[in-house]
Amino acid sequence: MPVNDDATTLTDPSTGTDAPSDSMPDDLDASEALPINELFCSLQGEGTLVGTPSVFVRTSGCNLRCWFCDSYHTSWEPTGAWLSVDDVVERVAEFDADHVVLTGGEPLVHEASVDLLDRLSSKGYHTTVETNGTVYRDAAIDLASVSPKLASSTPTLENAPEGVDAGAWEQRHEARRIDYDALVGLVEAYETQLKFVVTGPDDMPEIETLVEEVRDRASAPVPNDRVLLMPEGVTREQVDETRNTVADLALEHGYRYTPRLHVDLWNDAPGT
Ligand SMILES: C[S@@+](CC[C@H](N)C(=O)[O-])C[C@H]1O[C@@H](n2cnc3c(N)ncnc32)[C@H](O)[C@@H]1O
Ligand SMILES: Nc1nc2[nH]cc(C(=O)O)c2c(=O)[nH]1
Ligand code: SF4
Ligand SMILES: [Mg+2]
Repeated sequence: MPVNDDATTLTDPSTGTDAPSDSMPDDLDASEALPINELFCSLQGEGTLVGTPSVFVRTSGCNLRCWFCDSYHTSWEPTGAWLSVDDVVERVAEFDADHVVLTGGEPLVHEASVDLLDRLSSKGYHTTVETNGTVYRDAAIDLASVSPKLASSTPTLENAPEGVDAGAWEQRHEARRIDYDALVGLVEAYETQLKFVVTGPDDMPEIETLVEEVRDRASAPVPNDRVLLMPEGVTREQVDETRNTVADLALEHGYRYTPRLHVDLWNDAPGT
């Protein structure tokens, strides 16, 4: 059941890093409430835990603007309803699953994500955080599913969704998309998978350089089976176009391939 029945559009602040405090109800505090775009149960569709029944908590608001973002209503047009951490925990418990995936938008821009993860962890849930790797937080994270954004993600006037202000975001996205301190912090603190969205062979030199740089800087190892290549594509038809190229690239480079199982199964249906 979607949680955003009474969803409101959260005005994007000039920094674009978060949903604004002025749309948060007065009785809530930024450390104990989250703008929630959707909350649903599905199979984990991506990464090393693919196929695992999981509750997905999708926060609204992002500090980046990938042109291909499959969650447009958390980034380009952030939409959601503010829920207290207590209410989110209650909604999660309505489903029969012991894995929770906190995603977005960018969940780690929100201070209250730390409290939510803490609460879920103490109730015994396994927690995965889907993050773009630009924000480090000390939190109860069992799997950091980090998806660093490549140059091919940067929005331009040509590739951005219709009607958005791509010009305002091109340089901001480019300046923010890689933060090695945050990436290394995540890799050192948590069990991590690096999950790259691959648009084609031209992405590979950047992936190799980034992986080597993280290996050089981090004290924790980053084995090849923790480097995942995922085909770009929001719809079944789009993933059909990229899947085999990306699988061949994974084989060639010794990295792991991850499907987009939810897209294969349910295409781009909301709440899946
Ligand atoms: C919507 S993002 C939210 C979490 C975080 N902001 C991030 O980007 O990692 C969830 C996952 O979907 C991936 N993703 C978004 N759009 C995609 C697309 N068009 N094709 C493939 N993966 C996509 C992201 O890279 C990330 O792994
Ligand atoms: N089934 C399913 N698996 C997913 N894994 C990561 C997702 C995300 O949007 O972060 C996602 C999603 O949206 N649906
Ligand atoms: S970082 Fe994640 S949520 Fe933000 S625009 Fe990119 S894919 Fe979408
Ligand atoms: Mg998704």
